[in-house]
Amino acid sequence: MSAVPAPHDGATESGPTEQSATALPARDQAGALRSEILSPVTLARTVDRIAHQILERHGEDDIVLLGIPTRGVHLARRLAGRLATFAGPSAGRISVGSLDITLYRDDLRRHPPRALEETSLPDDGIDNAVVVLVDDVLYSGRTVRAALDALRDHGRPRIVQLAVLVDRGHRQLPIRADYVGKNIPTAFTDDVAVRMVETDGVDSVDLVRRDAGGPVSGAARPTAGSDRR
Ligand SMILES: O=P(O)(O)OC[C@H]1O[C@H](OP(=O)(O)OP(=O)(O)O)[C@H](O)[C@@H]1O
Ligand SMILES: O=c1cc[nH]c(=O)[nH]1
Repeated sequence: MSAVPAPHDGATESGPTEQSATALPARDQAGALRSEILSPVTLARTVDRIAHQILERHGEDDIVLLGIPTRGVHLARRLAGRLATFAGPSAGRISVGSLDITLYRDDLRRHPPRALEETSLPDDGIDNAVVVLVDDVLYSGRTVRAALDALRDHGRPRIVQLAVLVDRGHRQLPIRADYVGKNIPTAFTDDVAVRMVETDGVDSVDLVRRDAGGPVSGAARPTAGSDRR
């Protein structure tokens, strides 16, 4: 757990190469249509916007950003770096860590065991802190539900908020994000593929449409009881 994170040294700091903002959907090798939702540039801007929004609401509080593995952890680190950059002189302490939710998932009995991830919290804990959970995609809400359960075993924050890069809808639980990078209408059969330099060598968010006979844009009606896993 780092108390004063170094600014992310990737796209946000150095300024990524500007890409076409109008990339057309392309069919991948599996026949799915893949359309770009965020480029490296727009992803970096989105992280910056969320950082500003967090500061607007909690600029003088001590903030603990907890990323949910996998990519939520890297997103939390980037956000922490940008918060540190944008924070004013009266800013509180900004900490960043990670929260493993593996043992709190509600589908443990339906799927093969998953490897445990790292949980890393501030040395002085999370009691009375403003905790912002960070994840890349919000979909059914079950991951966030698990994160809230995991958090309860570590302390009692003053406030818990949620920041996500993408909200793709189709919630199965009464959960919403406080900070949303981008709302993307999706069909159940779609996938929102987030790639980050730290894990994938590139920053991008794509909408992958598998029943690729129809148009790529626009939402499809959800059917009840979807389980992506
Ligand atoms: O709202 P939900 O339906 O729970 O879906 C969102 C979660 O799904 C993905 O994680 P995944 O479990 O695929 O693991 P990963 O982050 O390691 O890719 C994503 O990173 C979110 O954590
Ligand atoms: O489309 C989705 C849904 C959940 N998690 C993802 O990463 N993508």
